[in-house]
Amino acid sequence: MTRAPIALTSGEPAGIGPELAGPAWQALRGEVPFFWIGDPSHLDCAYEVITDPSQAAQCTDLPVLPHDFGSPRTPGSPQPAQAQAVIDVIARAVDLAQRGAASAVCTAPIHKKALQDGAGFAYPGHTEYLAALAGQSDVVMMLASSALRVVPVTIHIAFEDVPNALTPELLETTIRITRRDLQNRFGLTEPRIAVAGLNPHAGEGGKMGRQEIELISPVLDRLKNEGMQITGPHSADTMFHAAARTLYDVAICMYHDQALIPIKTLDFDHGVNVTLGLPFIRTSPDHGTAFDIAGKGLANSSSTIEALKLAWAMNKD
Ligand SMILES: NC(=O)c1ccc[n+]([C@@H]2O[C@H](COP(=O)([O-])OP(=O)(O)OC[C@H]3O[C@@H](n4cnc5c(N)ncnc54)[C@H](O)[C@@H]3O)[C@@H](O)[C@H]2O)c1
Ligand SMILES: N[C@H](C(=O)O)[C@H](O)COP(=O)(O)O
Repeated sequence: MTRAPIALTSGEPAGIGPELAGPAWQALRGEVPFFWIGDPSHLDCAYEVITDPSQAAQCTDLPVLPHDFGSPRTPGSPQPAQAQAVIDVIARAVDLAQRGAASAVCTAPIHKKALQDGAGFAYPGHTEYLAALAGQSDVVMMLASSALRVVPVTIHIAFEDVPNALTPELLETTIRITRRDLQNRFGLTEPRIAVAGLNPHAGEGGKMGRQEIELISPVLDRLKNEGMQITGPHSADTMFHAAARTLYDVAICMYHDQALIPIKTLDFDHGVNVTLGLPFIRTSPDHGTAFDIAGKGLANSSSTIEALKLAWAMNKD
């Protein structure tokens, strides 16, 4: 059976999202089928309007499922009146994926504050919104490139809230979802999982914090006893150098920046954000809305291209 194309969302039109679709189409045409959902007036590339995703395969130019945003794109300055359309496009892509009309969802960046201010968006990011749309309480954010895979256990929360949010249950669930999806979606028979500590030097034997002793190690011991290949808790500052990275398939980190700084430093242009634990495939470029370069023709589409390629590779159905 022919696989359905991937739905690529517009993202925040004041950001670089609409500039990424045309170059991605040029790079992937004939290799990775996808269509874009957004306002055609926001595009600066050739496109063909479709009324159903199944028509994407016949298109020469970027296939576009139109979504009216009501006004032109204003690069660098988000319009509160467009915020609801940004959200609705994501929900539309998810609906298509859940009905099998799209084989995966690839999202262009949103500006969380613009959506909160403009439409009362109640979620700190796509990850949490997609979980709600899918009715899933437990999903996992993973960023992946050929250099590294990382997973933050706590995601979009203030740094001061991390210690309280970090529970044995959350750590265990995150590791289980990560392992399962690396097996089922990435073809790793028994992924090697390295887990970071929370504190400097992984707590230095309790001298610099006790979460490693009281929370992280007991979870890891339990999962190791089940046969999982887990090491840690490791000092986060020394687990990302080149030799260390050869020892694991995924690094489980305790908070957002502990995970995302290494991968965005190593491979910003090719990093892909993947949501694990959803009933459908979702990927995204690793960068944000880049308001500073929006509308200037400077946006690099390589991360979006990698995100579309990975979504297609993950889709074995
Ligand atoms: N998937 C997403 O929706 C997503 C991901 C990350 C950040 N964001 C959001 O984006 C907004 C801005 O975040 P930020 O400023 O921290 O990060 P950013 O990635 O938007 O920008 C960081 C720097 O990298 C540059 N840059 C980013 N993408 C680029 C590209 N494709 N080509 C060339 N240069 C590029 C920007 O010009 C900027 O100088 C925030 O609201 C954040 O929450 C959204
Ligand atoms: N935390 C992500 C990053 O910094 O790249 C980003 O904000 C995207 O998150 P969502 O996919 O949940 O929107």
